[in-house]
Amino acid sequence: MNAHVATKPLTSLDDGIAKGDMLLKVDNVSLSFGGVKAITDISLDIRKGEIRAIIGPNGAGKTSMLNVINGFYTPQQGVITFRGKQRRAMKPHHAVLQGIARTFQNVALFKGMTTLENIMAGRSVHMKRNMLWQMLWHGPALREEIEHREKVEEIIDFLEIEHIRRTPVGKLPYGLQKRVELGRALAMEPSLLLLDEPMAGMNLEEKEDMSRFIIDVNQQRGTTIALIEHDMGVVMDLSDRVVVLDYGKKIADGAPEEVKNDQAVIDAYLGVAH
Ligand SMILES: Nc1ncnc2c1ncn2[C@@H]1O[C@H](COP(=O)(O)OP(=O)(O)OP(=O)(O)O)[C@@H](O)[C@H]1O
Repeated sequence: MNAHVATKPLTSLDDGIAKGDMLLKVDNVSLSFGGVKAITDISLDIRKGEIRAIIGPNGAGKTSMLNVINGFYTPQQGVITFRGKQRRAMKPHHAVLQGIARTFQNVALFKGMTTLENIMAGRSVHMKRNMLWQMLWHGPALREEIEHREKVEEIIDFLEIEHIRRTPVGKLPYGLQKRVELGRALAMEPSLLLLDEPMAGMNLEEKEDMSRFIIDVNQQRGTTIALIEHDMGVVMDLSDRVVVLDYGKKIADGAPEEVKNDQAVIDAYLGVAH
């Protein structure tokens, strides 16, 4: 624990939604790229406070679904309801402002910037003042800067990455880059955190660490999490509910145990012909 940081309770955006109630709903969404149907008529929901996994074989439509949820893609059909507001199209930065943050399959950090700077960049969404204002009103600007720094220090502390705070992230091993990316997403204080293959390319120990952080984020901050993951052991351990996609369609949805024993899911993973 950093002695110079005032310890504050970890927080996530207060979205006014009670635990277990609907946070996000996807209704009859379809998305195509030319002739390729990435998603066909999928409906699913994400409840406040849960860890929701989206799984399926390669090309099933998982990343496309995350991209629809965070506004990166606009589906040709269907609507998304987040915190009670319905929409089809939305810009990704509006998603961030409304409390949706995400990490990417291939780490998307500023490689030449340090860990600290990358996580600080995640705070920009909460910065109220522009540069001119900061130059004119040094005192209040400094107070705001200190508040943001405290949040960032709290995240660094939480993710146990003090030792790499000044290291340019491009020089870090992949597992630590993934952790910094999680830190940047947490700095946005999202109510819904989307993680695209958070364990990809990690060894067993790194996976165990990441699993622990994901559970802690969920339990201590109350952050709702939707994740895509290929490691079935991790999915079964972490998730409250699992939705399974195959060839752009939803083939199963339920508790990990139910989904694991579902014949359609077993067939999809074994590559049984359609
Ligand atoms: N930008 C795009 N342009 C064209 N086709 C795309 C695009 N994005 C996805 N697709 C296609 O849509 C389908 C679903 O892809 P998607 O990446 O969502 O699957 P996925 O389940 O995330 O796969 P993986 O596990 O391999 O990452 C695939 O056939 C893919 O080739």
